[in-house]
Amino acid sequence: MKKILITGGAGYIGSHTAVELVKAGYEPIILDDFSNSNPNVINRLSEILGKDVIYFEGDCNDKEVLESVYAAHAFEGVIHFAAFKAVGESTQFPLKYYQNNVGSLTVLLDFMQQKGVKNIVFSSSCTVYGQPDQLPVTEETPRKDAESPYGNTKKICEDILVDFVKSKAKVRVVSLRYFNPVGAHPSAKIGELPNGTPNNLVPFVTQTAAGIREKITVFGDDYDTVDGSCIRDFIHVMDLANAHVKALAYLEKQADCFYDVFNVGTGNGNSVLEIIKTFEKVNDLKLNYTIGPRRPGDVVKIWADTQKINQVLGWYPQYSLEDSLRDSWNWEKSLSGELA
Ligand SMILES: NC(=O)c1ccc[n+]([C@@H]2O[C@H](COP(=O)([O-])OP(=O)(O)OC[C@H]3O[C@@H](n4cnc5c(N)ncnc54)[C@H](O)[C@@H]3O)[C@@H](O)[C@H]2O)c1
Ligand SMILES: O=c1ccn([C@@H]2O[C@H](COP(=O)(O)OP(=O)(O)O[C@H]3O[C@H](CO)[C@@H](O)[C@H](O)[C@H]3O)[C@@H](O)[C@H]2O)c(=O)[nH]1
Repeated sequence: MKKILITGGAGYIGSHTAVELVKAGYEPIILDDFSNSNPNVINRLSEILGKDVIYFEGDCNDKEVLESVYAAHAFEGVIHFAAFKAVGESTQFPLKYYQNNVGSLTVLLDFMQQKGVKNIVFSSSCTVYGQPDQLPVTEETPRKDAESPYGNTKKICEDILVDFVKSKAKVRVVSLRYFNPVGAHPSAKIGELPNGTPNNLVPFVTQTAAGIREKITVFGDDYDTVDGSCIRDFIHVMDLANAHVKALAYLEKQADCFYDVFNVGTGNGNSVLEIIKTFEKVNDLKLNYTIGPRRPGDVVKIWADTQKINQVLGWYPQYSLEDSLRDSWNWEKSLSGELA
């Protein structure tokens, strides 16, 4: 079985990707320092997969840690999820973000080169498009100046990967620009575990439905959109996870010194108010929400052009928005003291 290192594999997207990798016949090797995840995720993953999951607790910035993982499991590829991702925090502590998000990529690439590990899939973000001038955004849409140090780390990491490939390093790289991942594994055994008060829409919605938050505030209903609220491309995390498997298979067919980038979204934009209404409908409940002021720095509307990933990787989303919002709610309901 081909072994794939998943840095940050206990996190939200990494854990779901581990499931998809096993389904496709890979052996995921998880490396996580649990700085933003709970070690119990590993047990939950074992329950879903019906087998032990190989994992290491450690920092992927640490070469010695990478050495010991590699000595035990000579992996053939890497999916690099590990990063800090809180946009607001990144403006307060930019160095923490540059060190972990950018630093870890340089350490990993250096290590891969040393060991002759060729394939890497990198977690980028649609944040690199900023406030786009044209919709939907294609991979050719110009990137904009980042709105936050976090966003800048994604841009810089993409640039590092391009430069590394240009230097004739014997690697093959895919950057996946994720749109807005939502939902959870249909078993409700794994899902998103936000730290403290959620910044993102759907966790805030589910916590409000669960009574953890009194109400959700819609940040602005006076934008130039269908109902005045902002628009995003919400993608089920299992579909996003599957895109990594497709990206790995694609990389395996490429020659050395290869770089490519794909949007991973559904191709549909949904407004914040549509999310609230759809959530209420599929889960048959009422949400307490109010309209509040705009959130500074918000992108007004963005959704993906998915032709490239559809045609080149043969990837199409399998889950609907309704599935996503049902699975998010099932996950929230399943949260017990153990994982919360
Ligand atoms: N969730 C989103 O909306 C979104 C959107 C676009 C891009 N991304 C990117 O996708 C990746 C995964 O995001 P996620 O939502 O799963 O986040 P997450 O925080 O749930 O997962 C990241 C995991 O990495 C671990 N980690 C962080 N630094 C580490 C280090 N130095 N060594 C080892 N482990 C470390 C954390 O403990 C966590 O388990 C990140 O790179 C993120 O920036 C996320
Ligand atoms: O309580 C809330 C939370 C969010 N929103 C709105 O919901 C939309 C989506 O917000 P959010 O879930 O925070 O997603 P994004 O603003 O799209 O940012 C996320 O998604 C990007 C693309 O994946 C990543 O780059 C960012 O790091 C990540 O925070 C925005 O219009 C927000 O104003 C509300 O109205 N009320």
